[in-house]
Amino acid sequence: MKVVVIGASGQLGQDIVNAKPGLVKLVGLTHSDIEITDKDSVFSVLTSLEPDVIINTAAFHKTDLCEDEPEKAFFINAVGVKNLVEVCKSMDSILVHISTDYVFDGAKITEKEPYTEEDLPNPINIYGISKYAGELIVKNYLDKYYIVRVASLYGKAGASGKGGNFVYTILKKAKAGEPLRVVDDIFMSPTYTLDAAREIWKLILEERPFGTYHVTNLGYCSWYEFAKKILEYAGVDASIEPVKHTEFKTKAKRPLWSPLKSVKGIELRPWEEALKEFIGGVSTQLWKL
Ligand SMILES: NC(=O)C1=CN([C@@H]2O[C@H](COP(=O)(O)OP(=O)(O)OC[C@H]3O[C@@H](n4cnc5c(N)ncnc54)[C@H](OP(=O)(O)O)[C@@H]3O)[C@@H](O)[C@H]2O)C=CC1
Ligand SMILES: Cc1cn([C@H]2C[C@H](O)[C@@H](COP(=O)(O)OP(=O)(O)O[C@H]3O[C@@H](C)C(=O)[C@@H](O)[C@H]3O)O2)c(=O)[nH]c1=O
Repeated sequence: MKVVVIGASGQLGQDIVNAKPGLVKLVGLTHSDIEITDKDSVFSVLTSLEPDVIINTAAFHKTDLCEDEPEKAFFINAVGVKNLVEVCKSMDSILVHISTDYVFDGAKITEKEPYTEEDLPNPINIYGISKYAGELIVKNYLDKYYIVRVASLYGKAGASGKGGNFVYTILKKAKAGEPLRVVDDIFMSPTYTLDAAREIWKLILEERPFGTYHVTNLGYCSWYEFAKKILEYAGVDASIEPVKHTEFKTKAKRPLWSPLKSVKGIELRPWEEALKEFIGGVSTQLWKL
């Protein structure tokens, strides 16, 4: 089986490459190899490779910046995806497209139940809206696809498009002695990219039915609880002030509740276990942060 990973030098892309199963022939493409918003680039690069499966991790996902640059958000997160859909159709390839918990509006906070694949998206910021547009293009134009919703990712590489990840940001701030103020009224499912990557390979190799899947570590917490655990596992002694989202002003509105779970048999280990292993694995390089 030949698989192409788009965004191979990104945070999730690197772990998809690292978790590659033995029998798979993998070609990793970086942004300098392919521009997904350019149809000619998409067709010339991908038709020459003729992959059975294309995994798209590329996105414009600086949540606040997307509010100021909606054209760019839609160009990459929707038009770029349309180009990939067209090339997949032309080669009869499977598209694995990475999406986000931010397609939901957070209204399920009243039930305190995670969102499942059966819940209807209703995004409330430009990033989420553009990602949902990408999902709809995949779902409504293509038959052979997996839409994989992940959330609050952290991995060794850090997100190139976001300038790191929340884990590194918190540790950096703590080590620099900066005051830490973190929202305690926004809840999500923090997810380790290596765990998500392994599950993505399983979906493909086990030939699970095409469709949408939620792939996150088990459980959920507030960003404040997440930050507390990050410091605890890293052995960093710093205090954090819990604040309400109304006191931590951001350009983009965030869903106050976006924990995910799967009703399609996907179950990853609990987020605390994954975080502990991640921090243990990168602890030797933490001093460089
Ligand atoms: N990070 C997170 O917390 C979350 C991310 N997601 C989704 O997961 C996916 C992966 O995120 P993550 O790995 O963290 O992100 P990264 O920014 O680390 O990876 C994305 C990669 O895609 C490349 N890329 C960006 N734009 C283009 C383009 N137009 N054409 C080709 N390549 C491009 C980037 O290259 P370069 O940097 O050189 O431009 C980068 O290597 C995204 O789809 C995102 O929406 C979902 C939930 C949470
Ligand atoms: C850095 C920081 C953030 N926060 C808050 C702001 C926000 O509500 C939350 C996380 O902030 P970030 O800017 O790291 O992440 P944000 O852009 O909100 O995160 C999202 O990224 C996109 C790509 C996704 O798809 C989502 O799954 C999600 O992970 O924590 C604090 O309260 N204190 C802080 O010091």
